[in-house]
Amino acid sequence: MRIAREQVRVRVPATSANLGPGFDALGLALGVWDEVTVRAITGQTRVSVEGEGNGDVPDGEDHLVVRALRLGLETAGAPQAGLDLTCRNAIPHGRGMGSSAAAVVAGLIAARGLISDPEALDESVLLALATEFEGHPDNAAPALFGGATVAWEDADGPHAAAIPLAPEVRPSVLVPADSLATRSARQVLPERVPHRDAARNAGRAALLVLALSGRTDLLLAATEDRIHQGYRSEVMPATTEAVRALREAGWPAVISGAGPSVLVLERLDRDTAQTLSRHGWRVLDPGVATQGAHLLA
Ligand SMILES: Nc1ncnc2c1ncn2[C@@H]1O[C@H](COP(=O)(O)OP(=O)(O)O)[C@@H](O)[C@H]1O
Ligand SMILES: N[C@@H](CCOP(=O)(O)O)C(=O)O
Repeated sequence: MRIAREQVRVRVPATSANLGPGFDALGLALGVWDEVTVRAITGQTRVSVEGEGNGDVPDGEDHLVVRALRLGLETAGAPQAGLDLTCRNAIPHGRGMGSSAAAVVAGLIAARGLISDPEALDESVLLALATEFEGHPDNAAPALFGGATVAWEDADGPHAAAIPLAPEVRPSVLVPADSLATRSARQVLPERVPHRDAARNAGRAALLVLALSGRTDLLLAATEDRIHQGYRSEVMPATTEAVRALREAGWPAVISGAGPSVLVLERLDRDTAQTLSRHGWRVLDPGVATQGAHLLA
């Protein structure tokens, strides 16, 4: 295996994971994109960042895109090289919109684009590597494949399948000013949950697949969760209150990923959006990214 191209450009979408009851399984790609240009060079690795993360993320070998890219090259049996990265980031960090999965997937797709035999990093290898980085497959799957996905793991590794998405499913995302690391929002989760809550979630997750693919009248009932959102309320009280108030008003609102953003699986009306903006939320109408991460010409 050799490095066959000197430069590649990658685009990768934001993702919202869980969608309420589908903890670590369901995910949706959103039309907010990071773009990374990678050049293989002879000197030391350097990274420049425009937009989200500028000044906050490492600018050398520790950068997440670089680490993922190196794992991709290593897995493919390709030689390592110095790397010159230019990142144009639109996905907010630490908000539950899958920025870390996007960075990992960007690095892996860049590695695939650079090498002489891209099939060494086929879809299942990419999903396995991205899941290894993230610890769960629910952001990695829609970041790689676009649209809505259900992901699961077995002895062969992670797998993903597309959920056909009804056109009425038009997400709104409320992004708060403050961030919260996914690691912190996972630390508050219990080791065990009551059987009745697990059973209720299983039913709701199954219902949600139906709702997303056409029975949109069921979205509110189908987005109820008992196994992660309640436990997370202590670390994101404003998010919890926004989800509660929106659901009471009939909107299918959930915590986006590990929070603290809120995902609503319907387009908010203008009055509701304006009220939320006045309360400090950045209200996005990103649309669904039907295409996953890809190389640009
Ligand atoms: N584009 C990126 N480039 C480099 N590092 C990134 C990038 N996106 C995310 N990260 C790293 O991942 C962290 C956020 O990941 P995480 O806590 O999982 O939140 P989320 O994925 O929900 O945004 C950032 O603080 C940063 O360290
Ligand atoms: N299933 C994970 C999803 C984390 O998504 P992120 O976008 O917040 O990284 C969880 O709920 O912890």
